[in-house]
Amino acid sequence: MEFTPLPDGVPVAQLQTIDMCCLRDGAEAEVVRLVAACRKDGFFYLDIRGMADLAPVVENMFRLDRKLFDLPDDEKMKYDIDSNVDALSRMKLNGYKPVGRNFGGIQGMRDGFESYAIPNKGVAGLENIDFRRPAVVNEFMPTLQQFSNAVAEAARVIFTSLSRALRLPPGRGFEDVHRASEPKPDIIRLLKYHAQPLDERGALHTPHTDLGSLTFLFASQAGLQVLQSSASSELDNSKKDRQNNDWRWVEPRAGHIVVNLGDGMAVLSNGYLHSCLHLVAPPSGRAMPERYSFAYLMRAEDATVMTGMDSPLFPPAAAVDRELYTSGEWIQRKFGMLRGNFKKPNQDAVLTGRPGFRVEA
Ligand SMILES: O=C(O)CCC(=O)C(=O)O
Ligand SMILES: [Fe+2]
Repeated sequence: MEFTPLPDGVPVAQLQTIDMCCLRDGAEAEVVRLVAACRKDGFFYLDIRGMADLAPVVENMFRLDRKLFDLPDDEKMKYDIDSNVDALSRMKLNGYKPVGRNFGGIQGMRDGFESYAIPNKGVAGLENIDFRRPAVVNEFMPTLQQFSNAVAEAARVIFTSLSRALRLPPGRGFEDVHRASEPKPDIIRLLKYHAQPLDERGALHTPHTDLGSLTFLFASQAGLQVLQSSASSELDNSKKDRQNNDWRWVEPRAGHIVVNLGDGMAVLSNGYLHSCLHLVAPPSGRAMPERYSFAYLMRAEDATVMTGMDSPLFPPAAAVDRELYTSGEWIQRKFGMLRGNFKKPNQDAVLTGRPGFRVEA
């Protein structure tokens, strides 16, 4: 897989690099930098070069990504994620989304990417479920299973490191609401961004935060931008606003996973940990090339009550009349917003996890 460099002159996101093997071995300095990255940026590189057996799995996942989107449109549409033919597609855990169905920054306020969701619980055989899928997914099933296992291990290491550093009680850590042995609503998401002519501008993937807990993202091409605070010491996430932030480019790096925290981690820590806004858009003055990426979206177990966990470091829950909801309910709500045909009041707040934030402007 060739990794393309960032276009010249664009502002580059300065992100921490956390070594997966050092973190797994409990290296204290690694844990300290992990916590700092999760508080300040909500994004970091996970260096997986020490895990040699993972490289061929990642290569094969890129192959699956291309082969799946190379299928004829009418074949992909047989697996329409909004067909609601079974529980998995109703929960938006399985199937194909064509270009333009989501809210986005392309003419007419549509998105500019195809995506295909594969339910992890089907891949990992956690429930007695089968899921509808094209033959190419079967062909890559061993790869998907290896990928799922590797991400589960990386997530376990990240969650246990964070729980220990943030002094969560034993048995009530982040890892205890993200158990690999339980059928969580995790998806493996394949994405294909369509090339855009130079005169057609706009974000192909609208500014958003991820709704789940951790996203493990793989892309060999530029396009991803994150909203980073220009004040390097700023750690009060409740005070973060658009004025003091700049969009910066995430450099694709071989042998590294781009990991980001979703709203789930912000909510489970009462805002102590940061869920960062990000988007995919063409570089200024250049046309957007075709771009492939894939991600593992890890979410809390359905029954998890989405409120701050028991750490002496987390601020108290906001006094605003925040209703309590479970992880399963929150996921449904955010999908409803993304699929809306026109913008509804307060949609930006749900898309971005920030009250008062406006996506356009
Ligand atoms: O394709 C990318 O680089 C970003 C994908 C993303 O943000 C998402 O799937 O939530
Ligand atoms: Fe995202």
